[in-house]
Amino acid sequence: MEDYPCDVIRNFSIIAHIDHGKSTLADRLLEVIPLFLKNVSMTKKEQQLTGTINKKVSGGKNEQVLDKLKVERERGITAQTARYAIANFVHPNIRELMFISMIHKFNGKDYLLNLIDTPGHVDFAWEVSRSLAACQGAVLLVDASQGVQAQSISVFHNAKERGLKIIPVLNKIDLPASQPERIAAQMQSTFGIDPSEILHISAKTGKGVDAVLAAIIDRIPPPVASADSPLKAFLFDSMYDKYRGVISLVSVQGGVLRKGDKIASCYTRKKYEITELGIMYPEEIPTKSLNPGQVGYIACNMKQSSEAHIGDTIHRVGETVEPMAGFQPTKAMVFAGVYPIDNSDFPKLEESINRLTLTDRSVTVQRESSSALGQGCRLGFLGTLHMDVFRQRLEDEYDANVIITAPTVPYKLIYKDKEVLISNPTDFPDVGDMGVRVKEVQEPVVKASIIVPEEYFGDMMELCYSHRGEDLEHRYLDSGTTSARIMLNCILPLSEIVTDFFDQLKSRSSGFASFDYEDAGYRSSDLAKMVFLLNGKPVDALALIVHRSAQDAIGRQWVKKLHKVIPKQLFEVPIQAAVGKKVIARETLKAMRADVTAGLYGGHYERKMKHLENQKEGKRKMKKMGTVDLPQEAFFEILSNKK
Ligand SMILES: Nc1nc2c(ncn2[C@@H]2O[C@H](COP(=O)(O)OP(=O)(O)OP(=O)(O)O)[C@@H](O)[C@H]2O)c(=O)[nH]1
Repeated sequence: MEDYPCDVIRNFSIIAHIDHGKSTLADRLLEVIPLFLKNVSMTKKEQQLTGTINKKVSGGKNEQVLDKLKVERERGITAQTARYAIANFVHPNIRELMFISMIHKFNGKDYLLNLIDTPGHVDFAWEVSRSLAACQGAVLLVDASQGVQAQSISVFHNAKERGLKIIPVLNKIDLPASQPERIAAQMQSTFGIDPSEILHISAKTGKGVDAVLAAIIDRIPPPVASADSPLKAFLFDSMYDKYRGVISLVSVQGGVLRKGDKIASCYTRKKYEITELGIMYPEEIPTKSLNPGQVGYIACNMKQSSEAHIGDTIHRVGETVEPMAGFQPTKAMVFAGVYPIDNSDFPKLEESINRLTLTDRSVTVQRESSSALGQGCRLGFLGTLHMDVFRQRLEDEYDANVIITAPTVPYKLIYKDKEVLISNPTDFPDVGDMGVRVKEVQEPVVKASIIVPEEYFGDMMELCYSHRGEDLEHRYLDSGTTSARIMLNCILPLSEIVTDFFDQLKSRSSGFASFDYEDAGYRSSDLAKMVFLLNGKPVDALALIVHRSAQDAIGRQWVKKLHKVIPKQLFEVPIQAAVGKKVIARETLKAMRADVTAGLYGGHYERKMKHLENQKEGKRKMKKMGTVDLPQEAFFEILSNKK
């Protein structure tokens, strides 16, 4: 690593709206990594792009990585697709590898380029800022056919605020629908970018990608760090390895990190010894040192993920350094209860959740119990996509069969002498307490921006108003052209966008609208707890917090839904929605008719036994709601939020 002093290092990320080609461009850039190409048959174009194969990576090192690749192959990824798999590593949902180093020869000199991942989705905005903290520049990718979208703007501002050098790039110029000149003008009016600075590329065909590499080297400043100053490393991410414990990703701001170094955390004051360190090339490659300006991973026998505090400053034991400004900790904004289908599975579920949170620290976990669903956990997520990803991982990796309650946001209750945040509807005060014990209820709101072609503007306004949008304002992104784009900003309650907002946004704009939001604090709101009663008994797992203006409509809609999915019982079951003592909607589930299948089995003993077995299995999967039996499918359907 001594061969790569600060002046040949570039730390950068690619920032873009979803689907503008971040992974494809990362993939193209990664083709400069020689070790993969050695074993992979290259197209002529690829050979041209990567004509600068680095001699340093040969022999031992090369084999080591190829060894790892064999593992990949055993897992079913071929060498050819391995390259594409790497690009997938920089995908937000597979958040195990946060950066990749590559070596590129430019003007006769070897450069160490570190591509640091920034997740694309709004849920992960916090992670975008922490990744950007380790960079000096960013490639801002905009789709030349779609133009500037909501997230292009938020990621641009995020990078700008951190003082990063931005390389504007128009992608997908190979598409017939691309309008590079028009979109360049849009970038000029939105970001104040000089069109002559914008690179025109196709990440798909590779056209112009070499110019991106050149611009990364040319325009992004190298990190500023000195080998002589005391050791100072910025911890920007961590992952968990079964054998080595916590692996932290660090960016060295000063001094040199070596194996065997005794280090300490400014945040926890705990001390460690470095057992291994290295770079991601693209898999972990141990090195002797990490020099100033470099980013790399360190293993130091850290046992608990919580010890790796994101934004922490690492220093050498015995030296004192000024800690760097860290980050605000993640805030869970969407909560849901997770319960096993079978109550006896709770310990297994809890263990799976705990294991998963080792790799995804932004999830918060708290035990809770429900009279309807038994023992479970209340999990907090950064957003609904985050929740879906976590649920998917829980189901895929741990084979967990779970029931997830409807998502809710954290509400703030203002008492005379204290403020309390609640994340479970059952904890919400009754209507009678409002204005008496509880002075005020506040809900989280967000500043939303929607970018949409002019013709859908009316629909979008309506969508915002129907979701309690306030302070609507709009402006044109490009004027005087046909189908101009409009940016609409408004304040929306977070609870309104955790349910069906995205789906409606997409369908009402024929998929043309893009959406982004940022935290805008709390606002006072007229909210109430709605409970559902089956046969007169409230079902706690179904409780909801609703805005008073919408309570009647929501009550009716849910009662109808429950009526549709709950199977008939032996007796008549009233299904009611109530706010406080007032019932606002009701349906009646008629009683089942007498069992007409009795005696159908005739003398077939085996068939009868089989039927009884099936019934037993069915019973096991039933959830008892007071006196009403609810099959698990009904529960899924109720909570899946589909109308
Ligand atoms: N025609 C064309 N298609 C492209 C180009 N670059 C990317 N695409 C396609 O655009 C789609 C999205 O590309 P991705 O690279 O997955 O986009 P992304 O920004 O990484 O998306 P997320 O990971 O979801 O944020 C894919 O179908 C790509 O094949 C390009 O230069 N030309």
